[in-house]
Amino acid sequence: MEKNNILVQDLCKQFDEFLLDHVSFQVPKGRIVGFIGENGAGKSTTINLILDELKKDNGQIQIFGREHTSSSVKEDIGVVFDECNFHDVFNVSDIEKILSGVYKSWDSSLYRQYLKKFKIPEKKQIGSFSKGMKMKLSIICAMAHKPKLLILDEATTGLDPVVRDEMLDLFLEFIQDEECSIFFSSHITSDIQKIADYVILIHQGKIIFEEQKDDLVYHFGIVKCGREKFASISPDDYIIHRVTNVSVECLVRDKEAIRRKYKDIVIDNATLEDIMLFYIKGGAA
Ligand SMILES: Nc1ncnc2c1ncn2[C@@H]1O[C@H](COP(=O)(O)OP(=O)(O)OP(=O)(O)O)[C@@H](O)[C@H]1O
Repeated sequence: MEKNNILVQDLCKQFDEFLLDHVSFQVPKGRIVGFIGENGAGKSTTINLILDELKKDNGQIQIFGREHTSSSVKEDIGVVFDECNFHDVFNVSDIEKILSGVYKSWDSSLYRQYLKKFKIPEKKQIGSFSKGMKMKLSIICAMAHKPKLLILDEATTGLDPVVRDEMLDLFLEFIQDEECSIFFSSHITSDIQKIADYVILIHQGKIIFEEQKDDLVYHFGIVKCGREKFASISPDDYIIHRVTNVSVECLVRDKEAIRRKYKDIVIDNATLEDIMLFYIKGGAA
C-alpha cells in the first residue's frame, strides 16, 4: 500500500533568476510536514508545481501514488493560500453553493459545524470580514469536502495567536485517522514546531534538510563558548559555527553527546527558528 500522500523526486524549475534545484521529499500518510525557508527560497514555487499550477522542467510528483496531473487527485486535496480569493459580495451560503458544485464529497453539515465553531457570520458579505475571518473561511472551505491532503501556503499568517492555536488543533484532528496528511509552509516557525512531524528546510531552491521535528527540537542544541574553548571542540561535533564579538556559537546535532564529551560546556536548547537561522545565515554572525 502507498505510504505517502505526496512524493516529490528531483523536481526542477528554472525561472530567469531562480532555480528550484532537484528537490525531493515526501509527505507520509497521517503526518504533518512543515516547509520552511526564507522569502524567495522556493516554497510557493514547489507548492504550485505540486498543484500543477506551474509546469515543471524536470522530476516526478506523485499524489496518493498517482501522477499529480491526474484529475482524480484534485477532489481529495484541500488548498489554502495566504489570501482569501472569494468575491467580496458573497456570503457563506453563496460560497457553499459554488463549492458544493465543484466537489462531489462536499459535506454541508460539516461546513455549517465549522462556521459555527469558528464564529463565521452567516449573513454578512465577505467584503466586511476581517483578514482573520477570511483566512478561517478559506481553511474551513478547504476542509469541508473532506480531503485526504491539505496543502497550506502561509495559511495561518493573518491569524491572531488564539485563532492560530484553534486552527492548529483542527489540523491535528485532521490527521488523526492516519490516512490524511498536511503539507504546511509557514514563516511562523513556532506553528510548525507545535504541530509538524517532519520539517523540510529549503534555501535558495535547494533542500537543506528533511528531519523529524522531535529530533530537531529535542536533540539539536547551541553551544556557547569563548574562542579558547571553541578551539578544543572537534569540527566533527558541530554542524555550523558562527563567531560573534564576544563568543562562538555552534549548532550541534546531539546536545547530550556533546555534554558528555566536553565537560563544563554551556549548551542551550535550539528552537526551529534558531536552527533555520544557523543553516541560512551559515557562519555569518
Ligand atoms: N513566475 C515567475 N517568474 C519568474 N520568477 C519567479 C516566478 N515565480 C517565482 N519566481 C521567483 O522564484 C523565487 C522563489 O519564489 P517563491 O515564491 O517560490 O518563494 P517563497 O519561498 O514562497 O517565498 P515567500 O516566503 O516570500 O513567499 C523568487 O526569487 C521569485 O522571484
